[in-house]
Parts: sequence; structure tokens; C-alpha cells
Amino acid sequence: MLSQFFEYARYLKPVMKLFIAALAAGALAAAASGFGFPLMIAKVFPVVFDNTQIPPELQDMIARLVAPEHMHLAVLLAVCSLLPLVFAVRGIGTFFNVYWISIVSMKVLEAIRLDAFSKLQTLPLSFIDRQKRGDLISRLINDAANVQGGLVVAANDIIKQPLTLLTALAFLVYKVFVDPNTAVVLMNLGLIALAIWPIRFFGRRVMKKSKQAQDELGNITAAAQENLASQREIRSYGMQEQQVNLFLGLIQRFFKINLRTVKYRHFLVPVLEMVTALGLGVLLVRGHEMGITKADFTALAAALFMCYDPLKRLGVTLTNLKSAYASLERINYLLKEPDTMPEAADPVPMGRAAGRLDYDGVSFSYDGARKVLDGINVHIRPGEVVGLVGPSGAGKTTFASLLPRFYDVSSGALRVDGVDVRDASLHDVRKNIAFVSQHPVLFHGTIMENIRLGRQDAADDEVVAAARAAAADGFIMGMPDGYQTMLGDGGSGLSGGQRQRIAIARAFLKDAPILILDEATASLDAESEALIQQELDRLVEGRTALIVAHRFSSIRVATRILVFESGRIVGDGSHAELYASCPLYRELYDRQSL
Ligand SMILES: Nc1ncnc2c1ncn2[C@@H]1O[C@H](COP(=O)(O)OP(=O)(O)OP(=O)(O)O)[C@@H](O)[C@H]1O
Repeated sequence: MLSQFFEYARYLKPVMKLFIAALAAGALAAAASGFGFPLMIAKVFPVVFDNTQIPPELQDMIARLVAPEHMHLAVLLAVCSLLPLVFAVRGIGTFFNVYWISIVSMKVLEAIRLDAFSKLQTLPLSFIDRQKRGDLISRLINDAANVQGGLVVAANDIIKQPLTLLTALAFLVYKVFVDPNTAVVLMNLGLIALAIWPIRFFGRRVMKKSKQAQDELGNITAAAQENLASQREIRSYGMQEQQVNLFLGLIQRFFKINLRTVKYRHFLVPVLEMVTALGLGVLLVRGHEMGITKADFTALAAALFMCYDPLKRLGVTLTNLKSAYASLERINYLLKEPDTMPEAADPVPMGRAAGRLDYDGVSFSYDGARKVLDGINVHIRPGEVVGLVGPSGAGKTTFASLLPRFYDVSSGALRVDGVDVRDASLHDVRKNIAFVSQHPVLFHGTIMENIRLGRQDAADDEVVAAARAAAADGFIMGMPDGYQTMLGDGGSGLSGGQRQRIAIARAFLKDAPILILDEATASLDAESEALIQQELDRLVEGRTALIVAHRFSSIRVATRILVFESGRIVGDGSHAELYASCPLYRELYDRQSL
């Protein structure tokens, strides 16, 4: 399991110095606990209780500083102050250990989250389509935080606790070396082996349950996300109660599984404490039989405790690590997903395209089984405006989606100006294509920023010019802050037609030679559609355009129409030609004209 974490060691590189400093602070705290503490007890108690003499050098030093009548008190104060001193060292070491490790782990979390988020930006859409969005969010937020938590305790304890154990063992060996009578205590260490079994047992269970709990948390986030995105449907279909019950079921499942994780995690400590107590009991009996002194017994008991305590903490750490590992696996699912749409190793440079499109024997399947497009051969000249029509599910949107490489063809090739889109860089291909969809997405930000998405380096007056071309300037200027008006998430506060105009303004600003209009007016009423149609007609001028249409009104401007049926093109020509020669086209057209 640790090897999995080592894979992530590269995240430590940028913060290595701080990480080492944190470990050094941890080592200091460990030495103070494991060796310093029992040593102090062994040295201080005899001076206090049995009047044992302190080393002559120390005695001389104190004698030089105080009058002879105060000597006894000074010695007592000197030796007793060693105890708080050891704890001060331990405290300072622990503070910096935890503080610095926290900084390190937050930086690591930041980097893991950023990597996972960046990976999401490049993963093929086919992968994203298969996921529950809320679950992806949960992986980015909850799982990354869980890994961070695991890393903090691990990095903190995995060095400090074994070091405490080792230094405490060193003290025991030293003690046995000085006084072979105390060898009895070493027997106790055999009991440590007893502690291994519960650590392994509970660790395995915690890992399994943590994975399930994180999966459930993903389901909860997914349900909340879906709910918020569908408030209109939920209210209009009266689904509130059903939604609340669904949510309740999910949180109850999470509760149950989480409770099991908590149970296993916290059962470990009492079990390990019982083993510790057993060890001390045995020491007491054997010590009594062997007649060791009270001071020796106390020092040995402290050293023994310092052996068991790190073991107990290590056990807890290990169960935390197992839980973090479960989350790591869920993040890995993203990070390790192979890029099935890789960038060309040596991309063919593509400047501003003229706009010639060649679909050569193109077939495509979303799931690798059912062909959604089947052997399409279509050649589109620069500047041609092509309408795509056909029954629902016939493959029109898919046909257009292959162009900006939202998906790659399963077989055949798709060329822009003679260059296979897979041989050019994604950036070059996409900068040549503007896309206006049925539900344009407006991001949180000002109207100015939203239009500028079309071309990030556009000046303000270029943005305004694009808005004018899209006939959006009028309503924008009528808003309280004009172009600086903030839009909520998803662009709430604007009508469907207004949102569509912002999207058209974006496309004007981008000024790409190829345009895809995917049912751009389908969600508008007839009046809004008629108004927007004028701007769309202007937008397609001089560009190669693919217009996916349900309404024939939106392809009035098309000079050529492709008729799709079950993934094939069954008609290709002008309206007049198709109406005369293509029965499906005629049927679709007549049905809409009724
Ligand atoms: N992301 C996807 N994952 C899996 N299958 C998909 C996906 N998108 C579309 N499909 C399927 O591919 C087929 C073609 O869909 P497509 O959206 O291209 O058709 P369309 O002609 O544009 O339909 P409509 O007019 O209803 O929008 C349909 O059977 C659809 O169920």
C-alpha cells in the first residue's frame, strides 16, 4: 500500500525542505519522548527520593553559583527543572512538526487537486459522459481532502512514532546494559507482537468501509448536483417529496457505512491499550519478584509505555492511511484514465482554415458497439452553408461533434482543409471553429467577460462591436451596469433569446471560418427565433457552416442540406432537389409545414 503513496512523493518535491525540517522537528520531539523522558525519571527520582548524589561536575557548577546553605535546594531545583525542560523540547518539536507538516500537506493537496482538475479538462468527453458529475466533484473535493488528512497523519506519525519507539528501546537496552537485573523488562517487549494483529485486522476493514463511504459521499454530491440543476422540472412535476426521500435514503446509507468506519477505527485504541496494560502488569509482577527499585521500575515502566504508545498511534495512523488510500484510489481513477484522444506527437500546423471539410468513410460509435454514424462520405466546400436534418437520434449532432474533436472518429477520417483533425493540435483545430448550441452556457462573471470568451485578447470596443452584430447591444445597455452587469451561474437573469444573443456575439467575436449551430434556436419561441435568425444569417456569411436543425426555418439560409437516417446520409442536395427526390425529407418537411 505504501508504494501507492510513494508514487505521490513527487508532490513533495517542491516542499522538500520544509518537509525535512518538519521531520527533524518530529525526530526531536520523538527523542525527547522516547529517551529523554525515561532518562529524566531514572536520574531525577533517585536524587529527590533517595538522596542520590548528582554527578560531581554538576555539583561543582552549582556550588560556584550558590551559597553552601542553599546547595540542597539548588540541586533539587536543578534536577527537577530537567523534567519541564524535556517536555518543552518535546512540545516545541511537536508544534513545528505538526505546523510544517500541515503546510506541506496543504500544498500537496493543492497540487493533487489541480492535477485532477487539469486532467478533467483534457479527458475525452466520452469519459465525462459516462460519469456522474457530482461524483467527479466529490472526488476532487472530498477525496482529495481525505488523502491530505491521511498524508498529514502519516508524515507526522510515520517518522515520529517509530523514532519514539526506537529511542525508548534504546533506553531499555541502555538500562539493561547498566543493570543486567532489569533484563526482565525485555521479555515484555514480546507482547508488542500481540499488538500487530488488531492493527492489521481493523486496518483492512477501515479501508474497505472508507472506500464505500467515499463512494456514497459521491452519490450524495451527485444527487444534490442533479437536484439543483433540475429545480424547474422537479417543481413542475411535483417531485419534491420523491427527491427528499431519495436524498434521505442516500444519507442514511452513508451514515450506516460511515458508522462502521468509525467503529473499526476507534475500537483499535482500547484493544491496544489493553495490550499495554497487560505489559505493565507483567512488569509489575516480575519486577516485584526480582526486587528492582521503585525508581528503576518507574523509569522502565515509562520506557515501556513509550514503546507501546507509539505502537498504538501507529496503529491509528495506519487505519487513517488505509482510509486515505481508499480515496487515493478514487482520485487515481481520474489521474490514471488513459487519454484516448491524445495530441498528435508532431502536429501539422494549421493557420486560419479556408473551411473545406471532408468526411471520408467516417463511422462512429459512443460505446464501441452500436454505430451511430456509419460510413459517411461528405465533402463540404469552403463557405458552404449546410443544414443537417433527420429524425431524432439519426446522428446529426454527432456528425457535427466530430469536427471540434469532442469525439474522435472510430474509423475513416475527418479532414479540415485536407488535414486530418487528429494530426493537427486540438488548439489549432478548435480555434477555427465557433460553436453555438441550443442551451448556451453563460459563466459567472460580467456580460463583457462572457462575450470575451470568444476571443480572450479582444479589446472592449471589439466586444461591443460583436454584441452589436448579434443585436445584443440594445438589451445590454438597458441593464443597470451595462456590459459590467454580473450574470449569475448559468446566466440566470437573462431570457432564452438574450442568452442566445450573447452566444452569437461570442461567435462573431471569435470570427472563426467554420461555424456549428446546433439547434441554436430550438428553445426559442417563434417570434424570438425569427428575430435571432437574422443575426444567425449574418453570422454564417462567408463561413463554412453546419446547422443542426429541427425547424426548417433555421436552415432557410442553407445552400445544401444533408438528410440523416439511422447514422447514414440518405439525402444530399438543395431543398428543391431533396423535396423532389428524398421521401424522408419530404415527409419531415411536410409534417412541419402542417
Ligand atoms: N454522449 C452520448 N453517449 C452515448 N450515446 C449517445 C451520446 N449522444 C448521443 N448518443 C446516441 O447517439 C445517437 C445519435 O445521437 P445524436 O444526438 O447525434 O442524434 P441527433 O440526430 O442529433 O438527434 P436529435 O435530433 O434528437 O438531437 C442516438 O441514438 C443517441 O442516443
